[in-house]
Amino acid sequence: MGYIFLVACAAVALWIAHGAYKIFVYAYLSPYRDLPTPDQGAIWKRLLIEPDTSDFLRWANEVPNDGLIRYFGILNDERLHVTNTQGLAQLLQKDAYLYTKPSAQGQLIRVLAGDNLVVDEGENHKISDTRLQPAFSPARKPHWYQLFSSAALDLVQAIDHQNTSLSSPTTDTTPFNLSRVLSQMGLDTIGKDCVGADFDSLKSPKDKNTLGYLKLFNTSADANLLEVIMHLFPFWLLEALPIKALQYARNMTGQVRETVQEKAAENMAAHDHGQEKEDLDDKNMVDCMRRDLLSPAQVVNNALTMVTAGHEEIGTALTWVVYFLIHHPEVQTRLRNEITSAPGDSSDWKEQGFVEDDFNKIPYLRAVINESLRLRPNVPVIWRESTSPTTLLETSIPRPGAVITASTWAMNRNVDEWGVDATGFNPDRWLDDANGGAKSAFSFMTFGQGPRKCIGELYARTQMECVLAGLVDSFVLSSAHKLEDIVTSQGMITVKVWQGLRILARPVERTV
Ligand code: HEM
Repeated sequence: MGYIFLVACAAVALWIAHGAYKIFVYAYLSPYRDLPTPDQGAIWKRLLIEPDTSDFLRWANEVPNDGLIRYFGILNDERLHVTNTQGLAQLLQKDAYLYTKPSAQGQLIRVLAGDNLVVDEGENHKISDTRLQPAFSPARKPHWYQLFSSAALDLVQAIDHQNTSLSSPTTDTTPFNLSRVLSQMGLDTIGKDCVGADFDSLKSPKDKNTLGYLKLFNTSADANLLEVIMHLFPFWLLEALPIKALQYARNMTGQVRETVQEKAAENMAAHDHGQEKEDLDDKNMVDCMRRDLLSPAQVVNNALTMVTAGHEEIGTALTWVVYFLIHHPEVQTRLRNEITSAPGDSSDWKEQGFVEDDFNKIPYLRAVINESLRLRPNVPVIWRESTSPTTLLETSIPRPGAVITASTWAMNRNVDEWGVDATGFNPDRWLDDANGGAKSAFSFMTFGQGPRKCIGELYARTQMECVLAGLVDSFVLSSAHKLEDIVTSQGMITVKVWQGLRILARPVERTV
């Protein structure tokens, strides 16, 4: 007993000594001590608070630097932060495979989807990427326009239904949580496109399986805490502890995983029996993956990853576009006018569906989407960890394990890249210039860059076009909150409207 007590005391003493060294001494001995370092205030702040997007933006503007600064994250963890496009090009493109995603980043993703493209590294990543790319090929666009037009119609009908069933006698609309409805629509759509499964969550929103799954992605204090905990502790320890939120995440994902697994198995069995679908329009993502070169587990894990990203990212990104439209009613009116007066048949979309050419005639729609994606990148920070000694922007990184961050939020608002109105919402900047007037491809960071750039960008943009056109063509959107009460929630992984965006959708009156 006495011996165990002594060992425990020694372990605690060592832990305290290590903590004290890390807090009071290490900063002065670190190989990065000569890099510009922002003033982060009192020591307790560095221990308890993870810097967020507003800190990165302030530092980029206020701390003189040559593209790299050093700062301290929660528990005084030392990090390097890239602030210019040259640094981003080196980190994410030229030397992309010298870095991995920090293991903490991958933990939550593994809980939700197992090993998959997001957490594959090095050669494994290159191989998986090539095998999954066909599922996101531009050749699938005609099929996507059909699928997303019908998603837009389902959404409009769900909102109409909500308005007529819930509205009070004095008003013709009822406030509803748009973020929730958009995630339901996103889940139904990606379910169909990925594995041919209809989750039907828009029409049956009370189904326990999908409801619980969708709730996993809501903003809440618990979810934010879980993100921080997962960042701090090794996964094996978290697995061993009865952490409720983690068990809930695993259970709820398990139910959606079963559907994905079952449908993927049906697809694979049909393929094994020579029933390969001839027509590209009939193929779903799983049919398009190079299944002959992927194990069944890889197919299922990646399909589940696409289902997760496909509903969560799109729901969040579309929520932000509507957020800007309710803050800028003049932009909303102009967008509606441009949609209704566009030459061609886009006004028939409810019968015919949208085709790509409809959107070539509404450049303002793409401009609004781009501007919203610029100012509210879903993923506010990109995280990497060095794997071997290297050099970044002439700074030597002598050891593996250096954590490096890049803020998509700050780069997308960088005055040197975007001009003096960098923080303002100005869709017009995209009308004359496909790059929005920015100087470099690395100025727009919403989908990342380099070989790990978002594989779903085209899918996301195509769906956003159809759904936004359908929504704005059908409803005048306004906020159910006071505008100043809408809160931006910044987790370590995503930026969302806290508790979802509650809006009013008044049907557009048309004079015949
Ligand atoms: C507006 C919507 C979206 C945004 C803003 C977004 C953003 C991002 C970003 C910033 C990354 C790079 C992260 C990094 O470098 O660490 C990424 C990667 C990824 N995204 Fe998206 N995404 C969106 C939609 C989607 C969709 C719809 C899918 C799938 C259906 C998807 C699947 C993925 C996957 C699998 C990766 C990992 C790629 C790799 O590591 O090679 N995303 N996304």
